[in-house]
Amino acid sequence: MSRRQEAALPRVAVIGAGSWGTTFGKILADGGAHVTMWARRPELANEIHEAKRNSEYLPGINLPRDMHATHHLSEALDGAEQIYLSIPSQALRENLKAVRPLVTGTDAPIVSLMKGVERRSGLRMSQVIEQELHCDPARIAVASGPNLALEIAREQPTAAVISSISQETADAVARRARNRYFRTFVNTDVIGTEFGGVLKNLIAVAIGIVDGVGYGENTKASIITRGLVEMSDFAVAQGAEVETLQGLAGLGDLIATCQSPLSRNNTAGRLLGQGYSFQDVVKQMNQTAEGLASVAPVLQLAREAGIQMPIVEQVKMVLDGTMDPREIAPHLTTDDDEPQGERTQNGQAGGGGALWRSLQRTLDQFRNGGRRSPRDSA
Ligand SMILES: NC(=O)c1ccc[n+]([C@@H]2O[C@H](COP(=O)([O-])OP(=O)(O)OC[C@H]3O[C@@H](n4cnc5c(N)ncnc54)[C@H](O)[C@@H]3O)[C@@H](O)[C@H]2O)c1
Ligand SMILES: O=P(O)(O)OC[C@H](O)CO
Repeated sequence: MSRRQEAALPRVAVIGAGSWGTTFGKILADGGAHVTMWARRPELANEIHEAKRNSEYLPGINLPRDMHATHHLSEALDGAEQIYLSIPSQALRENLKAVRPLVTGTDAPIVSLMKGVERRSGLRMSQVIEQELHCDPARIAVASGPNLALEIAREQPTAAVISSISQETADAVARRARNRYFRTFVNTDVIGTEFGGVLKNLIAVAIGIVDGVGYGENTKASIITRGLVEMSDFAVAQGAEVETLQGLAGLGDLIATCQSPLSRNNTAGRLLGQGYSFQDVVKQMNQTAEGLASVAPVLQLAREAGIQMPIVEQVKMVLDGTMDPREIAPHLTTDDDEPQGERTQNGQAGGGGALWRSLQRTLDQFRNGGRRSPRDSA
């Protein structure tokens, strides 16, 4: 491709050059964009830019020629029509402070690729972006789904959801972020799409613990199935639509993350199940396992909403060292004495389950003349 042809390509920026940021940069470049990555470390920026490699995070992967990298934020963001963010969730806010002056005055969509909540505030990443960039929420999108980076970097086909409260933004991002091996669907349920990605990490830690202990497929299938109920109850109580949790960003990602040894959350759980302490696990992980930081804020939000999450509670106890990992399996319900209904842990008597809340929301929307229910506001 000549320089003139390359200059005519739509420009996008990807902030964060770990395994997912770099893989997403490849997705975008293979989809026909001129991509500039921002890497915190100059040597990593240099390797991506010059050698078209990211040997630390994506060993053995050749990156496209149309992928560039810099460690200067201003260079990465210059002229970007869309901006993708992929840094560990706990570091997002501090990084956005540097991004803000560089994007003021532009209307480029800002896309979160992250799957965590902020530990100290319990906020989703799109909420942190809205706060720190002071931008219209209709400009923000999130991407989520069964997206293990290394598989996608090897061009194994998969699908994802692009979600924004603005259909127009979701469509624009989905059109840009797709190619022959990466298929994007759209929805407007940002809460469900983001929480799907956050919550499946917690269930994947539980599955890892079970694997580490040495339990088999029955235990894992039970936890995945009951985990989906917990995810749905929690997310719907926060304003999500239950269908989103049944889709790619919920069930789809839950399956991928719970099954794959590539998952960092699954790996962290496995180490816990083998008897390593939380501190040892953190030391051994050289990549981001978002679930470890999301457990406490998710449980706090669950308590505030009156939602019971027995599996996530058990994960927290294992992390805190207050429960033997071998005890995780019998605690799939909150009450060992009384049989529970299977459909939802929270039942109608406890204020309604996921399905009931979803129906309530539809009814609200109907009463609201077709506008989104007030329960849906971020
Ligand atoms: N890897 C995947 O398969 C995958 C897939 C989908 C979503 N995600 C999500 O993407 C997000 C990023 O994960 P990842 O897999 O790329 O993580 P990673 O550990 O592979 O990379 C994280 C990157 O962030 C950088 N970093 C660390 N601390 C930083 C700081 N304080 N400021 C700026 N940069 C910092 C690291 O140097 C590294 O380049 C997470 O929220 C994760 O859940 C990951
Ligand atoms: O490696 P994990 O556990 O962060 O999971 C990666 C992706 O979220 C899978 O979709």
